[in-house]
Amino acid sequence: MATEDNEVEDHRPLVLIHHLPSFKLPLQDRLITHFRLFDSLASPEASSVRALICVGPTTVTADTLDHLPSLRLVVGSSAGLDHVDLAECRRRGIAVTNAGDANSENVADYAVALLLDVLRRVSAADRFVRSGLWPQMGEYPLGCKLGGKRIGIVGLGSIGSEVAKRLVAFGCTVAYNSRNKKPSVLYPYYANVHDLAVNSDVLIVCCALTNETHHIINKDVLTALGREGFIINVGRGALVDEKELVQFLVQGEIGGAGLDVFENEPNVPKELFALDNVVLSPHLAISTPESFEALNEVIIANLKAFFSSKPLLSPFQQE
Ligand SMILES: O=CC(=O)O
Repeated sequence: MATEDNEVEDHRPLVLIHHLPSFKLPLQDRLITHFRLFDSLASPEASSVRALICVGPTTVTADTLDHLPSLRLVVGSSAGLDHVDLAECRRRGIAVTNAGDANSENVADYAVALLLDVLRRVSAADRFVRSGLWPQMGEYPLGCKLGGKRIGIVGLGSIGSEVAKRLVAFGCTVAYNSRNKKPSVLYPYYANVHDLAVNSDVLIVCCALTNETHHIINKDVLTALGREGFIINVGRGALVDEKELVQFLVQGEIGGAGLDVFENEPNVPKELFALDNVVLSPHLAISTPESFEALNEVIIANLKAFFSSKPLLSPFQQE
């Protein structure tokens, strides 16, 4: 439609891209076809915008929301939303969505990759060859087999379920802990992580970080997992008491760890650098072009649903 001064009216809904300077939404340019984007809380548009995209771990606090009196939707671009004040959003009647299933298969693949790497010492063996030690030292120390391991999954949401599916195919047995037992799931359920650890060779941590799950992997759980036990974390660093974990690893009180997330990213405890039974990764379990593509679609679908008053595609749910 043309306005009186012959300018074409822009019907694209207004959306705030809320991001830290260092975080850009992958494939952000594609959103411009559908939405009018701006990215500053100080812009005049802030008072009328109804939806924001929260990029990566950028925080959404009560203070952020104070700048946005018309806001009704926060679209998260990650599975975990511990950086969003969910209680405050609820109080203000603001709906919140997350990445839904967009990243789950990629994260599950990565959890399995970390586990295989730790058990079979792939990264350590690579360092052994590259550093020229093979001709001098001969055999490399044995790793151990994945098949037959008892896997304890902490958080059987979309990611945890994908991890379970993969590890069953490797010949592992699976049990899980989550907030509630899932009636349709046949894997054994443990109401607390300690009991799960007692009955597992490996814990794979993939639940959301909340007040209840902060340091859910503590000294008692690590003790229960034991000297032959392994831990993989693809959830959030603060799900694990990192200081305790470092002590357990340094003292050989657990078998090893594969860690994609840390309590104080991008800082990683230096004590871990010397340990060959630990695989370290810079929070990239989700990062593939396929995952970014799927994420982009979920974001667009949630926004389109919101602006046409249809049900949201991936309202945030805690496991
Ligand atoms: O860490 C990544 C995510 O939560 O999607």
